[in-house]
Amino acid sequence: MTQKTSRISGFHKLSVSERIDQALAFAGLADSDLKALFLDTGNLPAERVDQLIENAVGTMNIPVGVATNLLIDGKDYLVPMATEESSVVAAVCNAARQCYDSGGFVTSMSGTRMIAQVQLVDVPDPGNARLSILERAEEIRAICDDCDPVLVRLGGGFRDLEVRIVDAPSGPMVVTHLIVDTRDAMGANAVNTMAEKLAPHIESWTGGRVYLRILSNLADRRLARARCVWKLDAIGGAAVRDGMIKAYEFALMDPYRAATHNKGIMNGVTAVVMATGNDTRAIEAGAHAYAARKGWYSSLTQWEVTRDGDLAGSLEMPMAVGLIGGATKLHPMARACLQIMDIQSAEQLSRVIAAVGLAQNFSALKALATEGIQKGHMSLHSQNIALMAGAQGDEIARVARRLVELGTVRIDIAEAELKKLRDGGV
Ligand SMILES: CC(C)(COP(=O)([O-])OP(=O)([O-])OC[C@H]1O[C@@H](n2cnc3c(N)ncnc32)[C@H](O)[C@@H]1OP(=O)([O-])[O-])[C@@H](O)C(=O)NCCC(=O)NCCSC(=O)C[C@@](C)(O)CC(=O)[O-]
Ligand SMILES: NC(=O)C1=CN([C@@H]2O[C@H](COP(=O)(O)OP(=O)(O)OC[C@H]3O[C@@H](n4cnc5c(N)ncnc54)[C@H](OP(=O)(O)O)[C@@H]3O)[C@@H](O)[C@H]2O)C=CC1
Repeated sequence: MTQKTSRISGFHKLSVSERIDQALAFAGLADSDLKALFLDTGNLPAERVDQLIENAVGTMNIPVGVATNLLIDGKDYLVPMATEESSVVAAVCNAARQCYDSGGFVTSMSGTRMIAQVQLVDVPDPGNARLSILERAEEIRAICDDCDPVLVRLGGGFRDLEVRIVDAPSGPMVVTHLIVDTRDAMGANAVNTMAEKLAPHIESWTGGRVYLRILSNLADRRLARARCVWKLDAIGGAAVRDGMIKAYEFALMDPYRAATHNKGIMNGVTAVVMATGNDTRAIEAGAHAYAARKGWYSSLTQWEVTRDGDLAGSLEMPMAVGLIGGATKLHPMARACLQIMDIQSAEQLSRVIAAVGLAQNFSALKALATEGIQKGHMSLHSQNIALMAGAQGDEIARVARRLVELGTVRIDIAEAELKKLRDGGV
């Protein structure tokens, strides 16, 4: 028997249908009925799938839920969230419900500036090189702005220059930061173009050699901020508040806990980023790098007791999302989600996402500090477990309910309960 090979030259030149045939044949599934599944691209037109990524064979549908109760900067929002995880949407609704009557969330943004890095090596006199770059700020501005007249016309473009010396094992590197206002674009392509255009100039000014020219995902000039006060009587009293503060302090000091704490925040953040067709990896990389800025990995949120004894939460994190570029403009569902929120600018979207991240963290901390996460999360997850056990139709709700009653949401128990139900025992 000949060994099957993944070395397929020109796979990208095939049609979507031909690629599916090849992939199924490779897997020994040519006779299966899987092709129809791949061909069903849902709300993303088939030709768009093939335009967005390479070697496309289909789409992966993720549920979109709408978070309710969100009052942000005095405006009511219904926020679409794309997630495969149960209880994430419910948690946001739940947190937002508990602060709706006291005014909801207040948000702000530090700006819409991105950083592009230009790495210069083989410089014997890094101090001298650094200053000779800084001296040319106006020349650099002209080179950068010339790359993107559309952006400049829209009020964006080059804003500032920073040059750092990074001590690497092979010698000092002179790292130039181009700080660029990218307005309603996430801005990766815009700033990468500028960095590439500038690189030969930096080489000629310094005599060094440029290697990397790429944006930084640590977008700390583009911080989204959200804050909110939850009244003591709305959250269930001082014991709940104090438990939540203790939970926060755990994340503040311990990276093992902070990773999970921030994962909970990203449950909300990533879901809105995904629903709007933005780059989830860019946001996640920025979030985690920012969480480690103090020298240890820590909480992205802060929780405090106010003068009145209420619970104040705040979140500050990089938020490089856009309304232009990537899939934001090309995915019809992303456009629809933006329309549901009536989003007019990247800044507005960033601020809504920060509020959702804070709400998510509130609910997780509250659940963890009181009844534990399993009761709420697993009771919603129980439907998935019932489905996995093979329940159908009204069996799903009945098995799920039984799992919650038993307090054990496990597949083997779900199978046993389903069997009992079908045998007429429940
Ligand atoms: C699950 C709840 C909300 C139940 O909370 P509850 O208080 O038992 O629910 P309730 O039935 O009393 O309803 C209260 C409100 O919650 C919302 N709600 C309630 N049920 C639904 C639903 N089915 N669909 C949509 N919304 C729902 C809804 O807003 C509702 O108000 P109403 O509409 O009735 O006026 C609560 O226990 C909770 O918020 N838990 C936290 C869940 C969570 O954080 N999930 C994320 C996944 S776990 C994880 O990945 C992260 C983690 C936890 O590890 C992070 C960390 O460690 O920090
Ligand atoms: N490390 C990372 O995170 C990387 C991410 N990426 C990807 O880059 C993509 C995002 O790049 P991005 O530069 O945002 O996208 P685009 O290059 O598609 O869009 C930005 C351009 O759109 C034009 N534009 C039109 N209207 C506006 C407006 N209101 N505000 C701002 N610009 C406007 C601008 O000028 P003009 O028309 O002249 O172009 C601007 O340069 C994402 O897909 C991301 O995944 C790519 C590389 C690395």
